[in-house]
Amino acid sequence: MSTTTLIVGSGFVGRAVAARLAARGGTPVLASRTPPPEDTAPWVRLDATDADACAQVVESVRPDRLVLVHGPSDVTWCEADPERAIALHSAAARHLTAAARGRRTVLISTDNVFDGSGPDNDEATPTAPANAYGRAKLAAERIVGTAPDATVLRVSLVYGWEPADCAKWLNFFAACAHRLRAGERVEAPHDQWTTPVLVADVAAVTAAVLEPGAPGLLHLGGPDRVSRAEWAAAIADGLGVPRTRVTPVPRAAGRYASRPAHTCLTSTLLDEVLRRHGLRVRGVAEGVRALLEAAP
Ligand SMILES: NC(=O)C1=CN([C@@H]2O[C@H](COP(=O)(O)OP(=O)(O)OC[C@H]3O[C@@H](n4cnc5c(N)ncnc54)[C@H](OP(=O)(O)O)[C@@H]3O)[C@@H](O)[C@H]2O)C=CC1
Ligand SMILES: Cc1cn([C@H]2C[C@H](O)[C@@H](COP(=O)(O)OP(=O)(O)O[C@H]3O[C@@H](C)C(=O)[C@@H](O)[C@H]3O)O2)c(=O)[nH]c1=O
Repeated sequence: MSTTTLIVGSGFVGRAVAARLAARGGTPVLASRTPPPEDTAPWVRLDATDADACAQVVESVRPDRLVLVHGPSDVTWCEADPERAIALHSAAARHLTAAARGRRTVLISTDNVFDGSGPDNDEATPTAPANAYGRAKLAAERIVGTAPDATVLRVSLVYGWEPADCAKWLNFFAACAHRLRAGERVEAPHDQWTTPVLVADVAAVTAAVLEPGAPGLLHLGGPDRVSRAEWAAAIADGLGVPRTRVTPVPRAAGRYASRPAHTCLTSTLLDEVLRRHGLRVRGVAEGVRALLEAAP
């Protein structure tokens, strides 16, 4: 019988997880406050900060397991109202953990739980969030981590196509690719380092850790450690536009001041998970090639 997965958050990452599970014969159900723009999977309305609504949705969907991949995900928004960001993530984590009643749960968390002193962060690196978004996600991790069968999957900068006219803040790849294609210039920090991961690879690893036997905490970073300026240059290379269209700027000069400098994710556990499930995480050049072959 098909396994039903309730995916709370029907945004960029949530929809990719739904597509992966559906492609493998599963039954994903997306949940969020407003309907997703595409018809990826069945959808139910849910405000995860409402305890009764969480209980009712779990009662009606009857999922075998849950993926928590909801917002707020806008780092700048969280920084403007830190208490609200922390309260929203904490409430959702509490209500969904209670509603799950011991069902297997995967929380997608972030590299922003680290202070950025780096250079690399594995599962044993002490957390020390440098911004409100990181504090909010760490609060959620601590709540979900108390559940009997939960995995916290920390992911570094996710990338993939999102439409240029999408109402939300675009991921870095999509923002850069749309601008470079339109002949515009891109300014990107040379002092902000991450390990970007293709959204399809995030979805594949999420599906893998939904299976029994996954570690309770797992880091997922791509194999390449790049500054935003290098990342933008790799996107320019893929598009065949000159790298001179990318201007490296200091992180603190613009809206990136609340972003930690080094949030590269490394792992002592990921290789074993990938091996067990026959998966591979692509580097940025291969990821960009794959996206351009499937360009919208
Ligand atoms: N993108 C990235 O690079 C990374 C993302 N993550 C984590 O993954 C998660 C998703 O990221 P991403 O897909 O990029 O974000 P998006 O902003 O694309 O999607 C967020 C989704 O959450 C929903 N949502 C927000 N608030 C609530 C709520 N109260 N109840 C139910 N649903 C809600 C939104 O819909 P609506 O507003 O209609 O409810 C939307 O569907 C976030 O938790 C983020 O922390 C972690 C690491 C990296
Ligand atoms: C670098 C750069 C980005 N941008 C745009 C691209 C994008 O739409 C927006 C924010 O870019 P960032 O990718 O830096 O967003 P940021 O919010 O820092 O990214 C984070 O997202 C959260 C959810 C996470 O958990 C982190 O892992 C990380 O991926 O700013 C510019 O307009 N100009 C620029 O020079």
